[in-house]
Amino acid sequence: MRLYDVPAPAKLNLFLHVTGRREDGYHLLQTVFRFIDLCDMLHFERSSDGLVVCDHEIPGLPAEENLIVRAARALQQATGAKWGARISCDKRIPAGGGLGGGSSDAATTLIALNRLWETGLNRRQLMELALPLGADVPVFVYGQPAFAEGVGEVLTGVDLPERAYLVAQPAQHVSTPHVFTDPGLTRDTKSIKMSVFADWVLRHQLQAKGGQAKQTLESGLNGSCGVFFGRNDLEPVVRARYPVIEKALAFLRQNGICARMTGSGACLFAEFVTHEQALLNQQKIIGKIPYCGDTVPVIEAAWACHGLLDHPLRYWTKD
Ligand SMILES: C[C@@](CO)(OP(=O)(O)O)[C@H](O)COP(=O)(O)OP(=O)(O)OC[C@H]1O[C@@H](n2ccc(N)nc2=O)[C@H](O)[C@@H]1O
Ligand SMILES: Nc1ncnc2c1ncn2[C@@H]1O[C@H](COP(=O)(O)OP(=O)(O)O)[C@@H](O)[C@H]1O
Repeated sequence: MRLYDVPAPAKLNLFLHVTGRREDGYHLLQTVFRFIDLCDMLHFERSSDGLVVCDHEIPGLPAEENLIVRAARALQQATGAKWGARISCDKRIPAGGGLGGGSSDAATTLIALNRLWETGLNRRQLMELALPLGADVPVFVYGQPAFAEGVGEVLTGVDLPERAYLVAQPAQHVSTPHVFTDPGLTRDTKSIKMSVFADWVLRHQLQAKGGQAKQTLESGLNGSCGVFFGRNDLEPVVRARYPVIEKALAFLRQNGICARMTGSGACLFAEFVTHEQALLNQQKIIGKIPYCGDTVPVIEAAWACHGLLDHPLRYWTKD
């Protein structure tokens, strides 16, 4: 029994507000998660020896700590499953980029092995297994774009319009714990009701339909919607700590692309009404990217992506 080409999509945080801090040091957030079609691809083969083996290596990380392995073991432990699995992963989402690649791999592993091992857990049960693996893992099991609160685990589905994104990866690794412990981090952004975000989306959708946000390349605005809801409270901290990210944002701005950081960075994104606009802007910046030092371009890679209306595995799990 095997499952091949099982996708694990990346996420964007359309905004991210830090509203408080828990006793254990974790931060209370409000954010909206949107899945995009930049995906890792996982392959699973069921084995009868009970062993979990994964060929995906992350430099500096022991194999046992790979989130794919941890997710498979968590499912085995919770269900008493006697099966094992050989797992491989075609990695496309840059690790530690604020795109949730590791978290998404973990969620896809839980969902796929729940099917392959016939362990029959429902969505709520899989989400309970997901949270200890990381604050970002439950939303990928939840399966819909979501307004998230708590540390990211209190989820409410949101309707998002069809949009496309230019996603850029600056040549900078950012440590999530360092960002959250930075003394300069704003931790008291006022909580909002989800309806405030939903109303904002509706208003901007109507404007886009009316042509106001649907600018063309010729108009000089490059089609970038150029407006974001709220802010990413982690972004000022990261920009202050890492000049490469400041430089990457400035380069995009000079090219008419209004970008924001996702999660704790380092990846940046700009929203467009059509995929064609995202693609044209991707082509426009390639070849012009400035260098930091002599040899390293400030942006290592850029993708034109579709925003997904649902997680591709949403209906693999029963509610
Ligand atoms: C910031 C966000 C926003 O979506 O995404 P990323 O940039 O990592 O993708 C997430 O909250 C990250 O989630 P995740 O990457 O799963 O974080 P975890 O492994 O649980 O935590 C990594 C570290 O970040 C800090 N952390 C994380 C989440 C949170 N709400 N408060 C925190 O203070 C803690 O120091 C923790 O030790
Ligand atoms: N399968 C995996 N893919 C990517 N990163 C992983 C994986 N397993 C563990 N990790 C660790 O988790 C960290 C966060 O990864 P990831 O979820 O991709 O980024 P982020 O949390 O910034 O969105 C990485 O720096 C890496 O050390």
